[in-house]
Amino acid sequence: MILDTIHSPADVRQLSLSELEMLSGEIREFLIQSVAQTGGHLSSNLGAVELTIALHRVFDTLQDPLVFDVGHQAYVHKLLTGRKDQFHTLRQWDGLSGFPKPYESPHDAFIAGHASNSVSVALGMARALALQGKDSSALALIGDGALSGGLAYEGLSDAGGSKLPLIVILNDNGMSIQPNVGGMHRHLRDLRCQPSYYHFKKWYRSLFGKQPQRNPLYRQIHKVKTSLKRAIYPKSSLFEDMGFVYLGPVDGHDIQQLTQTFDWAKKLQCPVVVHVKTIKGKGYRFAEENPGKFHGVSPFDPKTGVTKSGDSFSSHFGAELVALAGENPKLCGVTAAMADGTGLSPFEIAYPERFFDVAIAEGHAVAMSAGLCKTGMRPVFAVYSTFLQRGYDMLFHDVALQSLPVVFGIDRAGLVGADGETHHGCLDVQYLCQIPNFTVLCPSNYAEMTTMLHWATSQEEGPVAIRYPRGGEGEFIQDTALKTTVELRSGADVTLVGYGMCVNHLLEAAHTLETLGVQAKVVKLNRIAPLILVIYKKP
Ligand SMILES: Cc1ncc(C[n+]2csc(CCOP(=O)(O)OP(=O)(O)O)c2C)c(N)n1
Ligand SMILES: CC(=O)[C@@H](O)[C@H](O)COP(=O)(O)O
Ligand SMILES: [Mg+2]
Repeated sequence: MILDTIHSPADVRQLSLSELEMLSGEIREFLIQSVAQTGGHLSSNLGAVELTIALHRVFDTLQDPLVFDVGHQAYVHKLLTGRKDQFHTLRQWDGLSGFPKPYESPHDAFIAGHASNSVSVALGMARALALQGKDSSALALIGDGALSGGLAYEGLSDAGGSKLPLIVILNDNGMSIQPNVGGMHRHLRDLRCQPSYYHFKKWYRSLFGKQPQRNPLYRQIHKVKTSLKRAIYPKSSLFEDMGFVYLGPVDGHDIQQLTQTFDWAKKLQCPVVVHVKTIKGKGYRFAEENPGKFHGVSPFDPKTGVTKSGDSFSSHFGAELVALAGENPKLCGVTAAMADGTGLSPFEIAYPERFFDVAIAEGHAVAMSAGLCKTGMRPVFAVYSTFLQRGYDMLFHDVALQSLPVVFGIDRAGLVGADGETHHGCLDVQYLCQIPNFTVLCPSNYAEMTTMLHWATSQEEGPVAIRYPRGGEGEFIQDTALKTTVELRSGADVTLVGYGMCVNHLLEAAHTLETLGVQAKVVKLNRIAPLILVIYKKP
């Protein structure tokens, strides 16, 4: 196998085009078999095989920092940078991370996990490299989904005027986790339709040798061509308007074309956007047919594509929201590109006119929900705890200061497991409980979550967040939700206090303590903000 001979990108650069095409096939087969065992982000990586190979042919990622956006598509990069033998440990404790980690390899320029920051980070790197007198390029690899986040536009706007050798590689597969949405998505679709212009541009540049921009005649003709283009075809790409040279669309599964375009982008020594078209899930039938299912997939049977799936807090939340929306015509469901993960997909089917997928734009989702609420609707924004961090100021400014009764389903609260530290929902307790007027509820099981959701969507007092973890409920399934705090067990020696799924551990601990002769009281908090609780009374 060629893949077995690849220990670093230098090995990739030794291969002929036909060998690289064979390598692409081997990488795909390896990823399918390996992710089938461990679970992981399959579709995006299958789509980025040729793209990653071509990047490593043209750039040296030890000198030219490659910043991944989200980073879920870095598996091929990991394979080409000497980490193949660790793939069986993917996403496990002490194993290979599912995201770029500089501690794993000097080829991983930066951490990633949350979307839309790559252009900003790469621009910072380009500025640092320029200040240090280095002539490397900084690279940002961003998907069309991640491009929907507002932070990406702040980065592009700053970078477009920088004149620095910053290359934004836009991996456009038309998909976020589900099909991409929004105005930028439509703009990209229009750009996608004009490959003939790209081919003309490539041809006419080739007439002036390897570095056409150094040729005064080329520069003169280029000015005339640009004015003509503007006159005949006034619609330019947003990227050109922002100050980038736009190259594309390029076939993202054609190594030769990708290599030539990256070479060209490198020589330009200015801000460039390379627009690459790829197919999410490419080369694995089940993933091409259902890229969303194989976006972040649990272990599966590679022959049939069948995964195991159980019920979860998310699926119960979604089902309950559908039921509530049947009774309450004001209720709206809001997601930031996570309809499947948060269990809101059935809501989209049942009430499409009251369902809003705003793309990867959590801050916008919070402010937009505030607008919905102020104007008489009852929005429920279901969002992963870690991603709501992006909307912190809007929680305070747009929702809490006016005590708007927006409801937040805080999914993936607590540790999430395989995705690791970028995705743990460890901060929402701190950041929600300090916002004035916020009520924060912590169900320990599905029944409590249902009761809390009913209450939250029917009250008018202010914002309510209901936080629940990834996965399903534990042994404690009693519904105590209507009380603020509940004594689950009495005991005079020690008091154990907790909330959410943690009460299962507290009850277990109390039981163990009893066998040691210690009587433990267990107090469960259903509401952690505002917190009015008397645990200790003076005799
Ligand atoms: C701030 C933030 N919100 C949501 C997510 C969840 N998420 C991870 S990947 C993804 C879709 C990204 O789409 P795209 O960038 O086009 O990459 P593709 O998967 O299509 O390769 C989403 C919504 C995230 N990582 N970060
Ligand atoms: C890369 C990313 O941010 C998402 O794909 C995330 O990994 C989904 O997590 P769940 O598997 O918990 O839905
Ligand atoms: Mg995409």
